Amino acid sequence: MSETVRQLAIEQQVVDRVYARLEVMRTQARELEAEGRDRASAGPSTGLVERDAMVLSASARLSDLDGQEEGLVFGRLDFDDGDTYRVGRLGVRDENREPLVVDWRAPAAAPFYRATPGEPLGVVRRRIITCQGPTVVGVDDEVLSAGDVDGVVGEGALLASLTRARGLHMRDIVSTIQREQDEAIRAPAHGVTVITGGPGTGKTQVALHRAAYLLYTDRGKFADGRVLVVGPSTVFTEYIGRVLPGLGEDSVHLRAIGELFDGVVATRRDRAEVARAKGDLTMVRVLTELAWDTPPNAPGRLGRLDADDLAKARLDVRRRCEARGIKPNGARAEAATVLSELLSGREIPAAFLNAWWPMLTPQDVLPAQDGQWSVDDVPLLDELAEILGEPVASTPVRTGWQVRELSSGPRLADEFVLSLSLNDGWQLFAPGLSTPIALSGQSLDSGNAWAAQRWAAAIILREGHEVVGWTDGFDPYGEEGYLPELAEPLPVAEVADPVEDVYLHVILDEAQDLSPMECRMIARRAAHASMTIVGDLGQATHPLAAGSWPELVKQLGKREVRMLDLPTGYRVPQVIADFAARALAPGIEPTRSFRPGGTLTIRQVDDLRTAIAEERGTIIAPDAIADSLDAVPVSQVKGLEYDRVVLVEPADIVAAEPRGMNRLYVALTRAVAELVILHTKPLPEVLGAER
Ligand SMILES: Nc1ncnc2c1ncn2[C@@H]1O[C@H](COP(=O)(O)OP(=O)(O)OP(=O)(O)O)[C@@H](O)[C@H]1O
Repeated sequence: MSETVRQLAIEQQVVDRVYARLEVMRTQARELEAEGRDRASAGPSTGLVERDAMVLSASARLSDLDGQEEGLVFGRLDFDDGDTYRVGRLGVRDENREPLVVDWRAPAAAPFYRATPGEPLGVVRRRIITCQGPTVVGVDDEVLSAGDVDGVVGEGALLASLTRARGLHMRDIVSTIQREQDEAIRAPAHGVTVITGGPGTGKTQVALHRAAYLLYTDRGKFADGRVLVVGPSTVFTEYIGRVLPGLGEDSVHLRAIGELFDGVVATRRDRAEVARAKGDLTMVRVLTELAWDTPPNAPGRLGRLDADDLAKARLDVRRRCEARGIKPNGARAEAATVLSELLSGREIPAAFLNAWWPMLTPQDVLPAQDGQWSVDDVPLLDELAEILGEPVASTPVRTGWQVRELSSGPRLADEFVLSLSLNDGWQLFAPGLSTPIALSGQSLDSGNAWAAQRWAAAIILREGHEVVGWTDGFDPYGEEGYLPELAEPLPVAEVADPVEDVYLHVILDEAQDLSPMECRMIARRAAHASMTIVGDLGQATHPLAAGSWPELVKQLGKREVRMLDLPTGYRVPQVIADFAARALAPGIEPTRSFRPGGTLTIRQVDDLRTAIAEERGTIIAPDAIADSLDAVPVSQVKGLEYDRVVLVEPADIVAAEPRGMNRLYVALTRAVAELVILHTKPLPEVLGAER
């Protein structure tokens, strides 16, 4: 038996034990679930004890991971003191609570990523175990000490991982995380961590693994969607979306920037000059004006007040409200007061107020153009929500007599009360309402209280309460009435928790591209959050992108920063990276590439369409011609990668926007193996220049 086969068999034994243990945990979880249900139906729930809950959730996650072809166990560490343990996607213990597998996020697993021959941290051998489902298919060892270790096999696991076939989605790198990546993943949660690095240095991978790590280290704090990951586009979030479930994490919110405002999903970007205008902070002022402006279709006359008078009145309402911090959607009462003052105390009809001072949504103020909001509109909608304030429930339209009766303020019933009105017969009030929920009219004899109580009890029963007796009391207007005694006390109305987008950690990918308005939108969601900011200034394409990290961090409303840099590229082969670096903005260090091989071909052609027809791979073209060439628009490829890239007409990419050169740099750094450049026009000068 060869050494490799022997070692594979040893690891297979361990993996088999892990899967067997998993089955036991799953059975336990099913039993616990059933027990939990029994307890709940037997009476007041005592809740599951913490251990039970843990088994349940671990089992649920294990079921998720079952489908993972990469396997649960991927590493092994042998220490100089003879200790050995396995590292995996989740921690699993045997029946005696001894660890079978250590969770990759646990402190004990850190040496798996940190140990080097120079600083072995007590590790004599690191082994990477490759599984397909429950089957071990490969082992790969690295010896970290001078001492003799038995059974060393295999080649560089990182290289193997980099050259493995890729699908449409990003795959996690949990078994081959590199030391500096690990340091970024495990950086403390508090404060702001900025992780920089050139294209393909693993920034996105680090961001996603960091989300999983934070949840592991402080699930109590971050669980239930308290971690938000923001990516540049829906294409991108779809591309990376599978990594987190693969790591056992599903409670992280993953959103494209165009999806941050509830109810709108925007994918289209505006042209650079429009994006520049919409991304600028002066928009706050513009939107404030719009929010207070006369709404379209507002009536132009009220009694003797004409359009001019109404416009002045509107300004007056705004002035008074702004002085007291009242937002437009909370200003209707003030509007009624101002108009009433102008009309010598006259009551302002609700119908007029509804039309003249309607409750506005951001979408009312900023309607979609051509039926579609752009990504650049989203921060504006979000800003408008802030400016307009929550809509205040509009007062229902009341009849004349009710308005008179309520002019000293609506009187609300505290509880159910049955009273007699000369006009309406018996009337039944309900808690919290100013008008009766039922009127008997002449159907009940006004002198027959007993019949009235039976009538009222039937209605109250429909409302979900049983009447067991009646006592004397008063209705909301101080008239004498009868109060029902209910079988159980009335439930206290629960104030619904406002669902707020408040996060405790926000991770921003491709953060170099955020405009000041986008920063404000994120800052609102991150007011109480620590942050991880990930990006590369060399790939900044937004016309208003910040020029430095401290500047961006300031725009996000934060100050202290922990800076970490990832120096090594794992995507782009050196030959392509060197060529791409010609388009790199001055002052930014090119990335050193770890990936071997790669080819670069540049071809001047007569006709793009014919040339493309002869190519295979992913065609990336300037936005203006992408559709006609059936190509991916260059504005959509940020963060993505493809094996073979055919890049079309670089000169047009550069010319299309103010930061066209950065856009070109992004496009040049997408290829994992081959880059072909096709052009009919002369190449941009920097690309042609020999260096
Ligand atoms: N430690 C690693 N082991 C294996 N593969 C890795 C490792 N680090 C990065 N990679 C691979 O390198 C590629 C680039 O990673 P990623 O997309 O995270 O880089 P990035 O810095 O976000 O790039 P960009 O700036 O272009 O968005 C991916 O295919 C990723 O899986």
